[in-house]
Amino acid sequence: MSVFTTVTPAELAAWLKRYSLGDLVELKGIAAGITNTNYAVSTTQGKYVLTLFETLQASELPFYVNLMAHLAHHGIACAAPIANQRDEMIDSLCGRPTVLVGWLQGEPVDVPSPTQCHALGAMLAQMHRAGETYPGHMPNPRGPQWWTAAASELYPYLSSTDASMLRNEISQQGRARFAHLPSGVIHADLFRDNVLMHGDRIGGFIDFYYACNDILIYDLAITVNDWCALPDGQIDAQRAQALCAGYQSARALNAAEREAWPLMLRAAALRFWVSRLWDWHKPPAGELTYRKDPGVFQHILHAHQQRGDAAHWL
Ligand SMILES: Nc1ncnc2c1ncn2[C@@H]1O[C@H](COP(=O)(O)OP(=O)(O)OP(=O)(O)O)[C@@H](O)[C@H]1O
Ligand SMILES: N[C@@H](CCO)C(=O)O
Repeated sequence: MSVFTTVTPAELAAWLKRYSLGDLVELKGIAAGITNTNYAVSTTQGKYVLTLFETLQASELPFYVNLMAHLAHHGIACAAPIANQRDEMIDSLCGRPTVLVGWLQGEPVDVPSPTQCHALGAMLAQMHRAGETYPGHMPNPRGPQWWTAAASELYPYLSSTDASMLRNEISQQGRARFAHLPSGVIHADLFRDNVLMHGDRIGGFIDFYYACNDILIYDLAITVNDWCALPDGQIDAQRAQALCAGYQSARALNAAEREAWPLMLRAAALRFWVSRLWDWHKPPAGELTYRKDPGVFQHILHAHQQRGDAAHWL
């Protein structure tokens, strides 16, 4: 499913001569993933993942690729790009920009344990700290301006109850002031399918293509909402406490962050409710899109609203 561009073993064997990675042993398409073409590549020297980008242009890649290299250099468990003999981490093959990264052990988990959540929180905080010295800058393309504009086109598709819930949340978020909170480089999409778990250890973070500069606890909130949500939208307190404790084992939260946290959990739910509504009601013409249930994030948002400022696992 996720091989949109076919690469033959002969093409790859010739292309690999641009790298210092030995000779091709095996090339296998990776079925998971929905945006890009991914291959598992084994050579006489090791195992790698080759991504052929189907939508991003080569000129859009340096922020993400340099970030992954920076984080890996700082010991963060994440996909580390490999440079070719011209010292370039971005190359091309079959008319697509490419990046080759080291193979990470592990696979995504569906229902994480508190121990795994703790490890995740600690790695996320370490990633935020390692990001402090990253020189690149990327505004969040999915921030309040985006969700306000997107929602204005979505209201006609929604029931009046859902539309007013969306409108109210956007307006409450608009009145909040977050500019004083610590910010930096965030992953911004650290869902379970973007983390390979190797038992209780983090095999690695993948898929940095929503990474940007934004408020650090917004990243923690995105992560809690996906890793700790129960089917009814409530949050599993044990998992959430473990994730937040893991985070704080590597980066302590200040008073302003604690105060903003309940609203930040709602902002993180809102962002994915809107993007899923968008993909649901306004899929781009001619593109293969995979619609995920927007209701999941509406329920998570509703549960956060009901909880108000009550205990939030920090
Ligand atoms: N460095 C890696 N090591 C091992 N496996 C990897 C690595 N990178 C990706 N994978 C595997 O490839 C699969 C697809 O990757 P990914 O989710 O990045 O696909 P995508 O299509 O590029 O992105 P998305 O699905 O988020 O749009 C992952 O689920 C994982 O199993
Ligand atoms: N993680 C997102 C999709 C990619 O941004 C979601 O589940 O809606």
